[in-house]
Amino acid sequence: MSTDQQPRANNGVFRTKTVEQSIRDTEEPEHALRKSLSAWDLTVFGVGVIIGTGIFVLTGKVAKENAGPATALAFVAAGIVCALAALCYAEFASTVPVAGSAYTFAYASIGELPAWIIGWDLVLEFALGTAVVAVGWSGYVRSLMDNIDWHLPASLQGPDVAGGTFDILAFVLVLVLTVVLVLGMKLSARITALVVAIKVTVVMIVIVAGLFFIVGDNYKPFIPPAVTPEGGGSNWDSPLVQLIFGYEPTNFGVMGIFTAASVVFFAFIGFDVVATAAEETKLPQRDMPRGILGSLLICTVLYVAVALVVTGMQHYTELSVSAPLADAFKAAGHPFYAGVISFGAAVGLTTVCLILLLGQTRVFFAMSRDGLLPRFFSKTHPRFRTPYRPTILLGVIIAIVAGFTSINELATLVNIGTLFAFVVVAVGVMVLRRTRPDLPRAFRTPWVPVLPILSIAASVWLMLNLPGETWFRFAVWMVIGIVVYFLYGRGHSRLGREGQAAKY
Ligand SMILES: NC(=[NH2+])NCCC[C@H](N)C(=O)O
Repeated sequence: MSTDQQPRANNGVFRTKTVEQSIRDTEEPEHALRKSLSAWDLTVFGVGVIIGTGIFVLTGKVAKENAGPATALAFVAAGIVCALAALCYAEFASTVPVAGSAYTFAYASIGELPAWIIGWDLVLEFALGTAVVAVGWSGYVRSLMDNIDWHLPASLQGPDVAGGTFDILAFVLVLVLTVVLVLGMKLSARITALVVAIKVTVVMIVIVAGLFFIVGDNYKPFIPPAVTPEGGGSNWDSPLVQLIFGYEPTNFGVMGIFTAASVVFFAFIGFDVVATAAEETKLPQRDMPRGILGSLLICTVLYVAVALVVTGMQHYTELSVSAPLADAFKAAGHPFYAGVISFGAAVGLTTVCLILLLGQTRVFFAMSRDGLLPRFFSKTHPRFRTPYRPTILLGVIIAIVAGFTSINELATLVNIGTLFAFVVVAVGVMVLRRTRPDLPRAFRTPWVPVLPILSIAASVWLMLNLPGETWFRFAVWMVIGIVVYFLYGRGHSRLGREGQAAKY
């Protein structure tokens, strides 16, 4: 390989892979992906991965525990944070149209170690994201089973249910999907479109049918006054800001809206996944920004509406935490609607789960293509031609985690990981304008550096509203990642080896 295009390749941990080099890698025939997606495909794909457990489950949980009717405001706040980040993602996806999302982008702009950190972070985001969605799915399946008076023993309903310990449904779902991926069964574009249609229809039913059951009194008070949680005192489940500034920990009130925003943020994650499809897009320069911003906008409008309707249908203190949208209709005396909603949610969440599991193999693929993870992980199955090794390994781990962990713990960890990726991408956009002003940018983030800086501040603010415990778990995961990099990736990196070879 020639060395002319590698002015900054060196052997430090900040060695960068040039944008040209990243694109060239994707053009090697044995690694190339087909370019077939349009802006519309991306928007459908985006809405398909975005609408999931966040709106179907977490809405009930945060309304009940953190924000009451003001949950709608929490969705607005989280949506704003995402819109800022989306503008940065749109620039990078249109400048570096390569698989691997924030990982690839960081590799081209900031350097290998930051890229690795982001890749490692994305693995967390996707793996635990799968687990959260599986747990959410299980709640709706149980609500559906309730309708036909069929009940699982409490102990098999998962840790979110009183008396539960193991979520058998979530566990089985992840294992089944793992087998599907190993066998290489693909979601055809038609099925995906159908599922997205079902999901959006169900959300519309909630909004439109729900309007008739709104009781004005349920909105009073719109922002419930702050209360100290049982047990009081500062503890690790309190938001980090409260721990740092030594406030008395509280739920509800204005701070409660931010706590809620940092949780429902989960509902918006996915537009960044759209960016991972850049390499498969026909006209990424034009269509990436359209797909990313379009799907985000559609979801924000739907979410705010759902939050307003659901907190209007039932007093927030009464909402169900495992299947709030369906259960609100049950409470209103309409089990038929409840059944339709549970059915739609169950179908819709299955594909989100599948896409996330699949997305994870893409990130692994990009990292192992670069030599930062062992080639072992990119060996495909001789018959099914799928990366079966990481699929099985991770599938089993995720199934177990989904079975034993509560949805809140999982979701907040996904959120902190994703917000962290947002910060890195915003930094990357600014760095690349400095170092590579010459690159063609079909979409330019407006007001650089003001907007990326605002995006960083907003993301950090939501991160600070996550519990101290979440920060601790995230730190542990990151430390493990850094150790793996220095023990393995640094020495095996393809970029590093090429840099070495070029010297002699
Ligand atoms: N990249 C991710 N971790 N996505 C998780 C899926 C989140 C999706 N918005 C949901 O509400 O279910």
